[in-house]
Amino acid sequence: MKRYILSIDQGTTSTRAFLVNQAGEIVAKSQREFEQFFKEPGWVEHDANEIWTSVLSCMAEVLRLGDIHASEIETIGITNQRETTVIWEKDTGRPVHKAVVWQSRQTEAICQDLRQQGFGSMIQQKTGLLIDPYFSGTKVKWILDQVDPDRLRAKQGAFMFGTIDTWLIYKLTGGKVHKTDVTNASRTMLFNIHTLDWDAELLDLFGVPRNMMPEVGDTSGDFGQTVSHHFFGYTVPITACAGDQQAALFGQACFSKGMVKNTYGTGCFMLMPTGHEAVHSDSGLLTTIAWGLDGEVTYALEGSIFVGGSAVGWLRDGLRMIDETGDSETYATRVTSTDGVYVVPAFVGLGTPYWDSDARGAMFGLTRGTTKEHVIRATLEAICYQTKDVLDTMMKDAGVTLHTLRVDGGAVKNNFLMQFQSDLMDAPVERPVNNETTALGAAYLAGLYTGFFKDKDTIKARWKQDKAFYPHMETMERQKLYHGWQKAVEATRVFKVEEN
Ligand SMILES: Nc1ncnc2c1ncn2[C@@H]1O[C@H](COP(=O)(O)OP(=O)(O)O)[C@@H](O)[C@H]1O
Ligand SMILES: O=P(O)(O)OC[C@H](O)CO
Repeated sequence: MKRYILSIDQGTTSTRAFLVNQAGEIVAKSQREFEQFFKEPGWVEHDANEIWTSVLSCMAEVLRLGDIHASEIETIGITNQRETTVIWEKDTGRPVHKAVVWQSRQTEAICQDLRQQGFGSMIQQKTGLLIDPYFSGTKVKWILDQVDPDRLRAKQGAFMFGTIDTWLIYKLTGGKVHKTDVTNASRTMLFNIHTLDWDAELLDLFGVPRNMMPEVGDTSGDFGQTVSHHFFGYTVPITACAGDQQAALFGQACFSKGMVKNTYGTGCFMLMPTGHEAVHSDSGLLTTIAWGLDGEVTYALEGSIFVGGSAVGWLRDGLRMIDETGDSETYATRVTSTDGVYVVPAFVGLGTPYWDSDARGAMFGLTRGTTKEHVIRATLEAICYQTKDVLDTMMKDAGVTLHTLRVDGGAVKNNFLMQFQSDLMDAPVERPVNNETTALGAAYLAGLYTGFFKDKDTIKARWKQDKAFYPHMETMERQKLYHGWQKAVEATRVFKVEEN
């Protein structure tokens, strides 16, 4: 009997596989970390073959841990770190270069050139994205420039391009399927989010022949079948493929405007569906695709905060103020306020709504009475202030009021963080029982296609609250604190990184 969905979550630092049952519960989980390559300052690369083998071993281990036979798997859902770019040879299946990761900044010069030539508004209009090394387009150009500068081999059809989902689907199906979904395509800067096709003008601008590009389908759909030798003698269908932040939005059952999810991981990613209309933002939000279901696309607005939970890692590893990230809560609650201290953790610049890549971190309001408790509390509060910056922008651009903020990611265990977030936004914050919303989202999307899950209402009913945090702060206090943050950000941005 088919009792489980295998959900594969291929993330930036680790690969994870989960078995999900019909009640939407995770019954087994396996995880593998893999190597990060930092060849030059600011570069981040992965070995696509190592990612592939990490997926194979997680799949095998999760079946063993769950004591489950492969014949019990109904279908597979794949979710992945987005934008990370792989190019491989059509003939051999061998990657031609290391995968260039979404965080990698090696295409900054290409981006600057594009900005200077005035392509910003055309690119934003077509793709919903802002020119930044974050997205795949300049990464594809950069890899091709290294291995085939004249595009002689590329034009003859020697290469295939894919984000991580496409690479894994290609490998799992024994090279038979070269396909992605609309959520992943919408992060490439080569995909027109209105016509839902690769854009000829953009392909031309980035020097990418169309023959390299995968087919694009619905998020919940047919992505082929695994070849049996990868799956213990069984062929299993793959019926979902989704970028990880979109999968988390789905896993949180945020299906309508006003329902927002924020993931507090290394960085923070906030998404809200906006329905069948793409909402344009002039304030630094990205317009992206939330999912494609039954031939229809739902759009989303997205805000990105580059430094979220990793600021707490900095307190632990950089400042050595705490031994464990969880200690941040204990220290933060030993004081009743930061006593006017603000930390602006712009370690790699500022994302939404500022998009200021030259800004660097700063601390304000120090006195002789400042203690490490104040600094720790101010660092946690900074995650919430940045979230408020993004949320306010999103509500304004979408013309809605917040209905629900659902949270997930490693840092949501921190009750102080969640309470301050609620106080600052003057709105409830809902934390689910199951924090693995990305894996759940991919399982739900895969199961909707095969009928394992009936419809979106069934999925809504599966969402269970662990704890809700309600606002207690006085309006005057909230306004005063937030005004201080705005002044701190403004002052931070005056101090620019020196050009070498
Ligand atoms: N109790 C905590 N309080 C604050 N931050 C935390 C806590 N536990 C973990 N974190 C932060 O959460 C992040 C890990 O979350 P995770 O969702 O696993 O991240 P990612 O998926 O980006 O690797 C780390 O940056 C860590 O510093
Ligand atoms: O792998 P994560 O969870 O760090 O997510 C990465 C995002 O998809 C980047 O856009």
